[in-house]
Amino acid sequence: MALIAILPGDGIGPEVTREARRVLEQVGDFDFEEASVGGAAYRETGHPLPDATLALAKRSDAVLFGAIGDPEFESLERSLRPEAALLGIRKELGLFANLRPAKLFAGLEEASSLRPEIARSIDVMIVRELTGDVYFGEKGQGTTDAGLREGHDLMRYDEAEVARIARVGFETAKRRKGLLCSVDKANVLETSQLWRDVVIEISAEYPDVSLSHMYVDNAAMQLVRDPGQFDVIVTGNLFGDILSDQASMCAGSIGMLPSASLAGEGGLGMYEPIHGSAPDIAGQGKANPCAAILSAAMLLRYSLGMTDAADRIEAAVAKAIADGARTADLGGTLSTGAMADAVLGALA
Ligand SMILES: NC(=O)c1ccc[n+]([C@@H]2O[C@H](COP(=O)([O-])OP(=O)(O)OC[C@H]3O[C@@H](n4cnc5c(N)ncnc54)[C@H](O)[C@@H]3O)[C@@H](O)[C@H]2O)c1
Ligand SMILES: CC(C)[C@H](C(=O)O)[C@@H](O)C(=O)O
Ligand SMILES: [Mg+2]
Repeated sequence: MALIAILPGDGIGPEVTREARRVLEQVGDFDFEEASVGGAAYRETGHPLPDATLALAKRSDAVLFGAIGDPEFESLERSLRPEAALLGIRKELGLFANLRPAKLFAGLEEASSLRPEIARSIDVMIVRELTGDVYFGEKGQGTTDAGLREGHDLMRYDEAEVARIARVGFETAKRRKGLLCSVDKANVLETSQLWRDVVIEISAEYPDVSLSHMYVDNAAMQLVRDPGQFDVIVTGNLFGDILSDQASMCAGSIGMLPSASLAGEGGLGMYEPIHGSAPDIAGQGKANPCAAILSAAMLLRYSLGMTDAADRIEAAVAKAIADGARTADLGGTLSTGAMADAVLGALA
């Protein structure tokens, strides 16, 4: 039986993974094991990513991750903060490819920040590089010769890192409409010039995919002007982080966007909503569980090959929303549990 590791984390993380687990239990038989991560783990063990948690993730068939982040630990040394656990687990598992689909579920036009006819056109897969870039470059703070405090984070990619994420972008586009937009800042950054050069080289392997390039500032603007022009976006770690939060509001709410973090085709993956621990609503039963439930569907699809079950969950979310189920972020009044009940009730 497949082993699913659940790492609930902090804030609303446990609230939404609880509901995603209920949905998984409804569509199959799985072994579940839970372990703490982030601030919760720091509280228990003095470290945000305990060895036992990492070991569980490594021996599982797939990981369902909630969210990490706790205002109480913001002033800790960086390696002890909750965020270090998330970056650490991505790096340790080699999860370099992060797929973040943003599409509008029918009925959520009013929740989107865009006008309804524009909102309806969004159906984009953001392929975000996840283990490189300024996140993992040398960083620090110091003092300049003039005695001023300074801080630095090195933005760096090598050609192998760019080539492998570019291939994921091309493969993803091949399975969709065949349009790949590579987003960079090649007019200013050397990392982006390398990125663009390598993406162009790799494009020779994919004659059926139409490749375009866009600067990230323009991409941010185009995403709200005309999101329907995008099929697949491939971009670096930092740009992908920002653009995916932006895309979520085009699709109605950050509480609707799932993600898959993969080490390549098939195999161990980690699945998580793109949102964080949402300290402002944690513990109030207000969190939208759909991003976590849709992440569970991605888990079934990408790591366990359970395509039918994944389709059923996605259809159930669509039906619940079409029937009017809404948490507060979508303009409704349902609690986290009641929203999941609506999805469970819609499961065919
Ligand atoms: N993958 C992750 O675990 C992850 C992602 C982003 C941020 N974080 C961490 O989370 C903490 C809070 O960060 P933040 O406030 O910038 O981002 P956030 O995503 O936690 O919250 C941003 C806003 O969106 C709302 N929101 C988020 N998820 C929601 C949901 N499911 N339903 C309804 N509303 C939702 C929140 O209430 C908040 O107003 C920080 O410590 C940050 O580092 C973690
Ligand atoms: C919490 C943070 C490290 C993380 C990221 O930037 O990757 C989050 O914003 C995300 O999108 O998963
Ligand atoms: Mg983010």
